[in-house]
Amino acid sequence: MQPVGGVVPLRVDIAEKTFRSAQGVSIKALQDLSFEVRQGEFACLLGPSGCGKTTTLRILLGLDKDFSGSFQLPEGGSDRIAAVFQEPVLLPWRTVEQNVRLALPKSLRTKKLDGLFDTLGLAGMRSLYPAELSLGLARRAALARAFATEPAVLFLDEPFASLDERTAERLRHLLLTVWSARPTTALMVTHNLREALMLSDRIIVLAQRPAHVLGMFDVKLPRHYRNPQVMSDLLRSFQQKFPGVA
Ligand SMILES: Nc1ncnc2c1ncn2[C@@H]1O[C@H](COP(=O)(O)OP(=O)(O)OP(=O)(O)O)[C@@H](O)[C@H]1O
Repeated sequence: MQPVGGVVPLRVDIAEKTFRSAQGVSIKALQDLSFEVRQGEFACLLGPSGCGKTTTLRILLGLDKDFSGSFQLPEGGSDRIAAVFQEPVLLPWRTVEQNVRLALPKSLRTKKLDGLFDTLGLAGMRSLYPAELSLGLARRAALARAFATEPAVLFLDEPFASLDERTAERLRHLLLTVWSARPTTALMVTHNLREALMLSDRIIVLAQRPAHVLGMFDVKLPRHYRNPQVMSDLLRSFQQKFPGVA
């Protein structure tokens, strides 16, 4: 399947991001943070808690413009950008289907969503309201909403945090299934190394705050070969390359 997202990679060159409190205290969150995600590639930003991962995503999503440096989204990324957060942020007074359809641009308003809902195991849940969904189903609805928009770039901020491991694992597989059907340039924040090794083409390893890149770990092996034995080999090579990181 031809990757989407144009020929332009996601390119990040953030010189500095500092938070300043009303009391005048400064926290430097990012410094000289530079990396690229190639078109159609799934990359994870892996780093310790509080190092600046969410801050980076907020900048790339255009939610925080107070930083020095620059970034470039993949071709088409400025109008076709989707995000999945830790909390699914569904409108409680709209059904699952309405929540998904509301996110669609005009050109896709009448789009058939049967395939996507089926793949995500939501076929029978389209008319339910968010309050009727389990945590795992609500996350699936958030994935459906993101993929339905056919984004050129997708940002995910720990979308499986605070789920039990079984549900999280099921969702990782579902995410891979929908992503593989239409490989979209994706950047996912996680501090779960196993999750990063399972999902990524490339892991961008960040240092403690202020975040900067310690190094890259490319996982060239196709995802369907990443069985438990291969995963433990990958884990070992990662730990050799980045001792003490995770
Ligand atoms: N609005 C803010 N005002 C002041 N400091 C902030 C603000 N947002 C984040 N920070 C600080 O910036 C640093 C980076 O925060 P960020 O949320 O980006 O980390 P993170 O790597 O995503 O952490 P986690 O993995 O725990 O979610 C932290 O020290 C945080 O306390």
